[in-house]
Amino acid sequence: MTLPRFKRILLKLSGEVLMGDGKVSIDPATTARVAGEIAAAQAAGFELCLVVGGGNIFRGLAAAARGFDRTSADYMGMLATVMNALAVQNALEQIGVETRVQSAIPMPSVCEPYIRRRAVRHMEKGRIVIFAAGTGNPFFTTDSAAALRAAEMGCDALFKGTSVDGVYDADPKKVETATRYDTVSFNQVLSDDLKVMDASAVALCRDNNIPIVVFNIREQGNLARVLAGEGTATIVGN
Ligand SMILES: Nc1ncnc2c1ncn2[C@@H]1O[C@H](COP(=O)(O)OP(=O)(O)OP(=O)(O)O)[C@@H](O)[C@H]1O
Ligand SMILES: O=c1ccn([C@@H]2O[C@H](COP(=O)(O)O)[C@@H](O)[C@H]2O)c(=O)[nH]1
Repeated sequence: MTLPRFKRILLKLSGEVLMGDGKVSIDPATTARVAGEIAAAQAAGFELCLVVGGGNIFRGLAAAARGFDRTSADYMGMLATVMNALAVQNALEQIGVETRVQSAIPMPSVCEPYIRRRAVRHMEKGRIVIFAAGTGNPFFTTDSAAALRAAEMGCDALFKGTSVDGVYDADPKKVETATRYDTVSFNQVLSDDLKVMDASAVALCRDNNIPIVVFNIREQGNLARVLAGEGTATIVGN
């Protein structure tokens, strides 16, 4: 895999990955392991900001399918991402990395509200900013929040750390013969309806020329490998 040179990166962390082997919603050892990899990436010279998903705790769409009101369920999902953001913040600060959590839904007793210029300033001071509560709007996901914040923060790329090692021509968890792409265009992801990320996130990255790198963050050491252009991943670009 040949990666262009990236400096400022938005890392979207899957909520589900924080579960580790799945016995608890937030597994401290897994969260600490991921935090260690993020700290190492920062030490290697990358400027990082994070969006954390909420799939380990609550997904609005799934809850709506079980009878919940969709908008209430989505707000619950956004609150779940705040819990995950605090868990990742805690793990990073335990190893001496300065962080700030900014929430798209203001909750000043818990963390800062999202203020773009303030987030930029934090990054200039070497802090890792963790964006919580998604976009603050129902009917979206944290993939869209990641694309939005990546554009706002002037990131060179969006890295989606998830539980699959790239984009396939079909969902690899459902289709055994699915084939992984090394590179694929935004338009193909959209026209083939490849569901690794939601369409609004893909379109926003396409329109702002922000490449998406999809990789498996469950595998130890993979963030560093992928950042070095060595690991297995798919680059989605124009
Ligand atoms: N064409 C495809 N290629 C790769 N993965 C796909 C594809 N279609 C569907 N998927 C699924 O997309 C999932 C990753 O995205 P998903 O939105 O479910 O999770 P996430 O964003 O990583 O995290 P979370 O919602 O837990 O925070 C994978 O688990 C995979 O099964
Ligand atoms: O902008 C957003 C972001 C998220 N949500 C809700 O939160 C959950 C959890 O996020 P995931 O991206 O699925 O991990 C999501 O299912 C939505 O219900 C939202 O409404 N708006």
